[in-house]
Amino acid sequence: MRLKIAVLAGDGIGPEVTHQATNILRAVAELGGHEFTFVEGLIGGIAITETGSPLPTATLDAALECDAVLLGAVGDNKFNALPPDKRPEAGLLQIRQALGGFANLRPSIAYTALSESSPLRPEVTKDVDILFVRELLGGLYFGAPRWWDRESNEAINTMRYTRDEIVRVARVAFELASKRRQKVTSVDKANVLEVSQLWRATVTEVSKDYPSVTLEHQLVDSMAMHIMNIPRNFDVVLTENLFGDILSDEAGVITGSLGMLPSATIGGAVNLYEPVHGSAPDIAGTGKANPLGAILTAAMILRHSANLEQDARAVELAVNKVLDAGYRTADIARGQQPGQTPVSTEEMGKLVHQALAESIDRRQAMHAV
Ligand SMILES: NC(=O)C1=CN([C@@H]2O[C@H](COP(=O)(O)OP(=O)(O)OC[C@H]3O[C@@H](n4cnc5c(N)ncnc54)[C@H](O)[C@@H]3O)[C@@H](O)[C@H]2O)C=CC1
Ligand SMILES: CC(C)CC(=O)C(=O)O
Ligand SMILES: [Mg+2]
Repeated sequence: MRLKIAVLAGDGIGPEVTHQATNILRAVAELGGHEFTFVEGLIGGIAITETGSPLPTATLDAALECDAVLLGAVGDNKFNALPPDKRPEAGLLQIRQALGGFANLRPSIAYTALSESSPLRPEVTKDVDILFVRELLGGLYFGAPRWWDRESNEAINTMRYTRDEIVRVARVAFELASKRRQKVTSVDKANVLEVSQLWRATVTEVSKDYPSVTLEHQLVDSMAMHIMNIPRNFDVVLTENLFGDILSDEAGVITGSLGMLPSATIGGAVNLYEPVHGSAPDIAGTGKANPLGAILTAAMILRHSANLEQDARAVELAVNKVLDAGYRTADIARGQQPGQTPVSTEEMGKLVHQALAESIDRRQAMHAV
């Protein structure tokens, strides 16, 4: 299997966690006899500093020629005073738009070993396996008009969706639900917003093509409560861009940390893979970043861009094994056994690498018999 991956590490902890994710991909390639090549590019604050643009043309051109894009995170406090279109985050929005993926898949799985890492009680997080399907190219992040008039002290952003944009992402959610627990929860604010009324009517219409899948609608405000209260009730959660951004970060509480969450964006010219978290300037450079979200994102590359399901599962099992053995980065160290201390970003990466090598060796030995 050949795969060309653009690696855009970005800012803050982006390079730290991306390094561990690419190490895992290199290991999969080596152990499985695959040929993965990595093309590095600049994005975000580092790209502004080095080229003046948050998404240099060279980066976008390289990304468009690859089979997949692995992105770390963007964002640096030193650019906070800049207008949105000049900030590092603009580079991320531009590349999302250029690659064209509209369905951002954000799995939120509560690992049994981490039941003490979440502030929620273990009986609340037990068996939680939610898949957020977040629309990624519409809504407030992209709608026009958008401006801030500093004279009149007035600002505007626009939440806009067309029926077609809703249909295509809804289909992804229903297809995925039909292979899971047959339930879609669509989240909107249809009691107040016209955009949400269109969203709800369109999702209801699409649901008729999937009679085996149950559809329920929830308003976003009470959904934020339900998801903490009985997260096990949810299978696929379908929602628009901003609501999905917020709810999927909230789900980090169920899994123990935002640092545990991976994502894949599908449906465009090139799939885009990013951990859910940002550049975490508060811990950048300290070795405290949890690389598991990025490593699980690498597993999603294997699944969605390389069709290597067995290897994707091997990476996920390796993560599980390391957690079962009691290893924790600082963010998930709550409830760690007395006497155990948190491991660094690099140590966690090495532990997953070791567990992965052992499981792939075992698989190969079984095939050789
Ligand atoms: N995809 C992207 O590139 C995103 C970028 N951002 C940018 O990141 C910067 C920081 O934003 P925040 O709101 O602080 O969100 P954040 O996700 O960077 O961090 C939120 C909190 O979670 C912790 N955290 C995040 N990832 C972690 C990991 N892997 N291991 C351990 N702890 C982790 C951080 O230390 C922080 O306390 C901003 O500039 C923001 O715009 C935010 C979200 C997504
Ligand atoms: C443009 C980003 C910083 C938005 C975000 O937080 C995300 O996509 O998770
Ligand atoms: Mg976010």
